[in-house]
Amino acid sequence: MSGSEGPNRDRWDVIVVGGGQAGETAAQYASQFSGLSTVLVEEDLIGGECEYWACRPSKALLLPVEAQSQGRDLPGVREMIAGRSLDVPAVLRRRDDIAFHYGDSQEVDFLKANGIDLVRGRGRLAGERTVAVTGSDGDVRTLTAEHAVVLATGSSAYVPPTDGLADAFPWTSRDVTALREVPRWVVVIGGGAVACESVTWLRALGAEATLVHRGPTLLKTMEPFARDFAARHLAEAGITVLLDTNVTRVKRPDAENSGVGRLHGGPVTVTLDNGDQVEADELVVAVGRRGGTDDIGLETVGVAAPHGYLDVDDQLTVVGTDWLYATGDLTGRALLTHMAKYQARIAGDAITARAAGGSGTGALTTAEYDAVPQVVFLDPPMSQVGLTEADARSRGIDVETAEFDIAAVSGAAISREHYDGRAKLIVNRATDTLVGATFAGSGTTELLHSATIAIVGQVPVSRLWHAVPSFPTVSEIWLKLLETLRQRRRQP
Ligand SMILES: Cc1cc2nc3c(=O)[nH]c(=O)nc-3n(C[C@H](O)[C@H](O)[C@H](O)COP(=O)(O)OP(=O)(O)OC[C@H]3O[C@@H](n4cnc5c(N)ncnc54)[C@H](O)[C@@H]3O)c2cc1C
Ligand SMILES: NC(=O)c1ccc[n+]([C@@H]2O[C@H](COP(=O)([O-])OP(=O)(O)OC[C@H]3O[C@@H](n4cnc5c(N)ncnc54)[C@H](O)[C@@H]3O)[C@@H](O)[C@H]2O)c1
Repeated sequence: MSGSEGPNRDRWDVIVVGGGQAGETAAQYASQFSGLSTVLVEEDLIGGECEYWACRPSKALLLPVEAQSQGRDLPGVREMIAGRSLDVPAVLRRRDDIAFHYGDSQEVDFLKANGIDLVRGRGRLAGERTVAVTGSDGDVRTLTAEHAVVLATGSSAYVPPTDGLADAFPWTSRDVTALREVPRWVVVIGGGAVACESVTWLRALGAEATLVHRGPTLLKTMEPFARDFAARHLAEAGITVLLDTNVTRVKRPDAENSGVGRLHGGPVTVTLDNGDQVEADELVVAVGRRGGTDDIGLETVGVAAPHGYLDVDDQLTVVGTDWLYATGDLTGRALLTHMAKYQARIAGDAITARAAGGSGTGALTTAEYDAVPQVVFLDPPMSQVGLTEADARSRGIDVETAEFDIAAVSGAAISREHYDGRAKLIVNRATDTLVGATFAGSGTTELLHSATIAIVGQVPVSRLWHAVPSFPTVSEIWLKLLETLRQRRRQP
């Protein structure tokens, strides 16, 4: 049966609040093969941040940067593009295509095709298994769930209480991904993936860019060599990277909330804790996220979110309840689309199993976080899965590592003239299995999943020896890493 929009009913088996990647997937998995009726409640565009203001548009803005730099490093192409810069309007048009022109008809079609009903409006818990939805006209309707309510209200950009910052209407992740105007001078505050990725495309689109980060290194959850790799390449792209630097004050006399992706008024002056001042046309704040726990009625069911996120168990059940689930960014566990969808698949399947009288705690309905993969789409890109060496050691794992320069691999050296890249494996000596891997360098992003499979499958290094990488591809880095381990093991 196909789903419908705004149906005239008030009871479903499952209610999902929040229609981002987590909510859509939870609704799909709860209903797809179970016969359970499901309704999705969404106050904005179905698809969430990922589709319109995060992953998809940001990658559409970044891939031309990487393609251009690859071309500049490849004789034959280099001469063809010499002296030319990116075609900004064409890049933004493609970004708009990838962001579905900020419309959600394709997602509504997906819901309908999967038998999921849709109610537009702001959802709020109003007691056990009950959700009150306020529509854009102010009307409130009350929905009741037979089995479960899933909260998937995601996250939004955090704007810290720095003097003058909020009053300057800084760009957040929404503006910088949906940009309509390229600032001539921009300051980006932050040192995580949003800051590093966005400063990369802003620079490539023509901005003079300064990145200000309070910590000593960028991307602090990555291996130290990868952090240095990122900082080096940002600097080589002409970005001024200021580490160990705090913003103490922001001044923008003509601040104006002129719309998403437009310059938010006149020039802005950013004062740093060393007394220096930086002038810019725009300021981007990218210092993390806030969980979507505000005003969703948690108090009506006795649930607290003291850290801004919801505590869940391995089936994504909210701790202290047996009918309320949370998935995606709202759990604060791993703020990534693929992890949001993974959690949602587990929650959906657990709900289905429990509605049929089962425990919902089987192998397929228990979330694991030992092999969380992440690609940071810089130029060149970097990716990591599982534990860093430091994480593994802090967990008491007897660690063996292998590192290798990817430029030594034929596939890499052929792919561009001045290849720069490095890879590292973290092995648990006791089990002879991989617990972590990091790759940095062009052409490495698609390698990450091989490492994820090796970790999740607990494949012994002795078996990996028989997984022969093709010549001449970048994947031959696996062979170099395994040879490094082999050589070390043979040394007396
Ligand atoms: C710039 C940027 C780039 C990123 N790039 C990547 C990437 O390349 N790869 C990756 O894996 N991750 C990336 N991420 C992270 C990724 O975007 C998030 O992890 C993902 O969007 C989380 O999905 P979600 O469904 O949990 O939340 P959201 O996408 O935040 O969706 C929540 C939905 O709930 C709705 N909602 C909220 N409250 C209510 C309410 N009370 N009633 C009704 N509806 C409500 C919202 O309107 C929204 O549609 C990026 C993030 C940013 C900011
Ligand atoms: N390619 C990808 O997978 C991708 C891309 C973008 C974002 N994301 C995810 O989205 C989430 C949000 O990313 P993010 O970069 O906004 O957050 P983040 O938490 O990864 O990084 C925020 C940085 O800002 C710093 N910071 C925090 N508070 C600050 C303050 N008051 N003043 C100055 N600096 C401060 C932190 O030390 C940290 O280094 C992350 O989980 C990230 O992994 C993923």
